Amino acid sequence: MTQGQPILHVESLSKRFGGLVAVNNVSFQVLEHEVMGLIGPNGSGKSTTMNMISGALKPSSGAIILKGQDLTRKKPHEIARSGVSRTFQLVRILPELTVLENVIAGGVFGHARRWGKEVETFAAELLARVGLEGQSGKPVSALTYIDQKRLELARALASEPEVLLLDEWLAGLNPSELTVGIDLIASLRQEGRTIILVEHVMDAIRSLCDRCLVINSGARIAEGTPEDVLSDPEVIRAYLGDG
Ligand SMILES: Nc1ncnc2c1ncn2[C@@H]1O[C@H](COP(=O)(O)OP(=O)(O)OP(=O)(O)O)[C@@H](O)[C@H]1O
Repeated sequence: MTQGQPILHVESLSKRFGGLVAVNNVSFQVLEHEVMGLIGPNGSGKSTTMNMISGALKPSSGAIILKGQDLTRKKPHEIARSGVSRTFQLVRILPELTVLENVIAGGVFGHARRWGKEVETFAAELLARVGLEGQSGKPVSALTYIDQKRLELARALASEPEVLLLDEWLAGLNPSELTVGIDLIASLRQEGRTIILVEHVMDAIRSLCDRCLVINSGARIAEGTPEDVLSDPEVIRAYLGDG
């Protein structure tokens, strides 16, 4: 799908933990309908950046603007309402609710705020969309790992986000599940969703991202197509280490 206007502006974002600068003056924009990869070696500041965008962490300085709304000092539920939803590196679903109820929760508390029968129908459609048809009434404990990941994705989609944050959504999948997972994210891209993808799986980055921002030690070191950034000597050095 053709990419649109900038929808999310991240401006001079920094996060300090005591003496450690985890994210150092990082700026970028995300265009409507694009999948932007946020990549970099372990400990480079990717999760910290995602946590600031979703409100789990307060930035030390800088700004996060979604369609003209300043999200910088907002709480996580306010940011979700404003149109940012996410999945977590370690799946977080509500264990006491059924599969369907988990997705309904995403719809009721999310950006679109649907209610009643409407949210139920919508949640059931999303379950089918992510490959969980027929599993609605199950307790979440009955789901396999990949199905828990599908559920978390359905819940994030239920809020009808303007921007979807996928934080290592593919982590922990076996090779055949990985193919299924990449196809599922590819289908979201096809629909024109706007996504920030934090990912270590290079095949996924290559096939899914329209553009990548590379950070190392908290600072931006490259930006461009996956092909360009992954052949950039500075990026290769960052991934492989100085040795
Ligand atoms: N709550 C915290 N308190 C102190 N230091 C932290 C905290 N969270 C992250 N850090 C540090 O900030 C730096 C960036 O961490 P972050 O988790 O953002 O990296 P990452 O790129 O997501 O890594 P990975 O790919 O391993 O998930 C690391 O040095 C990490 O140890």
